[in-house]
Amino acid sequence: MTENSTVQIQKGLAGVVADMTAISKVNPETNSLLYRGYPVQELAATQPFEAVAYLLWNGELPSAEQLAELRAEERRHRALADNVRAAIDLLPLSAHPMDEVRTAVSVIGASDVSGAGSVLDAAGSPEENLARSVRLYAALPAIVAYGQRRRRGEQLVEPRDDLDYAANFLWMTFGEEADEVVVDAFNRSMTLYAEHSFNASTFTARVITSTLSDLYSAVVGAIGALKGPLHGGANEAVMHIFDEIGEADKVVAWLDEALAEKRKIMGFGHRVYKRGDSRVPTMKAALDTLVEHYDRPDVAALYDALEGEFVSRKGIYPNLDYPSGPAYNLIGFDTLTFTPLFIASRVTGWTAHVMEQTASNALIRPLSAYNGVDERHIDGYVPDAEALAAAERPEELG
Ligand SMILES: CC(=O)SCCNC(=O)CCNC(=O)[C@H](O)C(C)(C)COP(=O)(O)OP(=O)(O)OC[C@H]1O[C@@H](n2cnc3c(N)ncnc32)[C@H](O)[C@@H]1OP(=O)(O)O
Ligand SMILES: O=C([O-])CC(=O)C(=O)O
Repeated sequence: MTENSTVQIQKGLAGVVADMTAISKVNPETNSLLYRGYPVQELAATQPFEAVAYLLWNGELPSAEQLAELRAEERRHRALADNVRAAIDLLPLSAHPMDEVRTAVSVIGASDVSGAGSVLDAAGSPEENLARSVRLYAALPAIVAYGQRRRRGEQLVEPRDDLDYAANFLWMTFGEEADEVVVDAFNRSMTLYAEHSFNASTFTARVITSTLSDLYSAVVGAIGALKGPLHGGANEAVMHIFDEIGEADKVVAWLDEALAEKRKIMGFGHRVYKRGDSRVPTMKAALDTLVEHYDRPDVAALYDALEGEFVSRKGIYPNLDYPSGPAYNLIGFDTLTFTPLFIASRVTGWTAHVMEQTASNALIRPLSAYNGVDERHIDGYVPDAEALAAAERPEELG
């Protein structure tokens, strides 16, 4: 907190309670995270991601019929739409995949002309927004998968109707059926990433929604916020660190240097959790199954060495991005694809918050304290006409 002569400023809104939410409860005291009342660990262990998405949007887990209905709708919207593919193909291969996905969502939004006639209709009805949420969640895996494939010079893989969400996502990315253990680890990661109260990207979505803008604009803005390495971009950044260090034996020397240079160690620390992220044990267990499946004890050794060394020196614990980075690497995703995977999951939480914000809206507009120059006046200041002309046409002056 900093003091301005008359006001107290909560820099970064740290500790500020901005509104109520019934979607998730992050409790740093008990190191727990509940989605609509259910511990996230239980959801990750027992539910397909489709059921978690349903829960976030509707407040209850689905019945068998409701799950079947959601799965059918998801399958109907799985294929990469031609206009979205065309837009992606216009982008340079060197574009960051987060920018690619952001653009794709923008194209989907501009192609949904319901409510496009007037800004007064942009916010949409609850029914329209739920349908839009389901369609976006269904469309994102193909966008993420195609992005990675095109960067690798590979052809688009069409979705498979006989596979559920997580298995089909891996199928569209790699063009082969993933083993059960891999699908399970991936499904768990999707559940763990889905929702986390008023994190920066979700708050961005709520700010945009609060102006009565549309759901797609909220998601596009949220993607922009998620890209940053202090937020979702950290899962990509963790892998860069692993690549830099190389092997467990080099951790101590690498950390000495990194800390001497005052570098932030990505994948550690959290604004809310100060004694460990509630999701890490579940994701670490998923990583362990992948380490065993792919027979990569070197990855586990590097993971443990960096965690042990950093925690003992700084007392700062890993966040979810720390285990998910190497897990996605083992599955075979390119490092640049990691944060787009986060989008594919978090779109469920973002859209649940868009609907919650819309249902009980107040424009989000905080105050600021001014610390610029004191009031001053023009006092006849006008640029000298001749000097301006000369500055605008320097070549004519010879
Ligand atoms: C899914 C997610 O979005 S989880 C977050 C993913 N982000 C990361 O992993 C990026 C690395 N972590 C960080 O930058 C921070 O821990 C944040 C941004 C996540 C949270 O930060 P804040 O709550 O604002 O705490 P802040 O950055 O002020 O950290 C407090 C102190 O711990 C230090 N610290 C916190 N995290 C780290 C880190 N990862 N590496 C080194 N030092 C750190 C800060 O330098 C600061 O030290 P100081 O008091 O000496 O200046
Ligand atoms: O809550 C936060 O600030 C960041 C985070 O862990 C998330 O969005 O999952």
